[in-house]
Amino acid sequence: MTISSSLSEARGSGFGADALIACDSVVRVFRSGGVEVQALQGLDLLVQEKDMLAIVGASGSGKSTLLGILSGLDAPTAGTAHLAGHDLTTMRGAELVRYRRSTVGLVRQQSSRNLLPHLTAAENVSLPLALAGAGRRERSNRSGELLRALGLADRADQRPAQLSGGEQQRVSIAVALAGSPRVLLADEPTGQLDEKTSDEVFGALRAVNDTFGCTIVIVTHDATVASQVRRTVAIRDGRISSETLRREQLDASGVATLSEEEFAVLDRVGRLQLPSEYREALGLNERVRLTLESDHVGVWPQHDHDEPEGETR
Ligand SMILES: Nc1ncnc2c1ncn2[C@@H]1O[C@H](COP(=O)(O)OP(=O)(O)OP(=O)(O)O)[C@@H](O)[C@H]1O
Repeated sequence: MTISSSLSEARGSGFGADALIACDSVVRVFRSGGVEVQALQGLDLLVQEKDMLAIVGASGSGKSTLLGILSGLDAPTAGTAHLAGHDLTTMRGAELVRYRRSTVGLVRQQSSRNLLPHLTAAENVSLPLALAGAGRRERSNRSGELLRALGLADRADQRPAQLSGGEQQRVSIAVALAGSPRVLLADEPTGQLDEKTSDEVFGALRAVNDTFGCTIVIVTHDATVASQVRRTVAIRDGRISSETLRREQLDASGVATLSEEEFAVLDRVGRLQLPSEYREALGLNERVRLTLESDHVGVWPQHDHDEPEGETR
């Protein structure tokens, strides 16, 4: 078996062709005061239309950097990134303005950065539509529809200070959706909320995903978010390291239960990151032996005179 493979051979030209978001070996390097930080180190990520996923990771792992690139506020240093057909490495000028206005919607952690304090909920939702040139009737219909979908029909005339934290974040979601974006990006949307209110905001995001079919990407520190979304992607050292998928299964009597399973992520050229506890437990360092079995691949520590059990070479 040939372990090494040519990088260019392994990277076909159709990577992510059917995905709404395709990040291919994205690198983002920051340089400040003569110091270089590699915030993203060859990140691959595919997101399909109507998906709802969370990106989790420790502080400094690169989550906000990725969100900055997807929202068009920043661009990769190397690699390629596409969202809804827009090339995020080259987009400039009018295309960038249109992209940020109508292809993506952004919800930030502090609702004070999402909402204008002197406007009512309905006026806040109408504002991006007014800036895009929508007429009064269209603005009123759209803001009414969004506030109803987010369970805020009776709060339309309240100003942010008159709303609870969870209600403010739901209005923020409505504002971000006003321009009917293909993708809603949320940066720690529940970071300042208690658990019960967070559940309420996640419920609102799921409703938006179901009702409008809007693709949603949530960035968060909170690893418990896995119980709120179908797909959770963990980022470590600027790369995707694992994914947790949550599925509904029916038992023999037809009762639905939720199960979660964590997967290691195989990147485009076949690399995968072994969890540090596995490496430490078996002394897997620097070189390992691989064996191809009928239904799995074995990974063995390199001991100079040892052969993997049951194997001859
Ligand atoms: N503008 C910048 N200039 C220099 N370094 C930066 C800049 N932005 C991010 N970094 C560095 O890049 C790395 C990744 O940062 P990033 O903010 O993306 O991580 P994060 O996972 O979002 O962290 P947090 O959860 O704390 O927000 C960190 O080491 C950070 O210090």
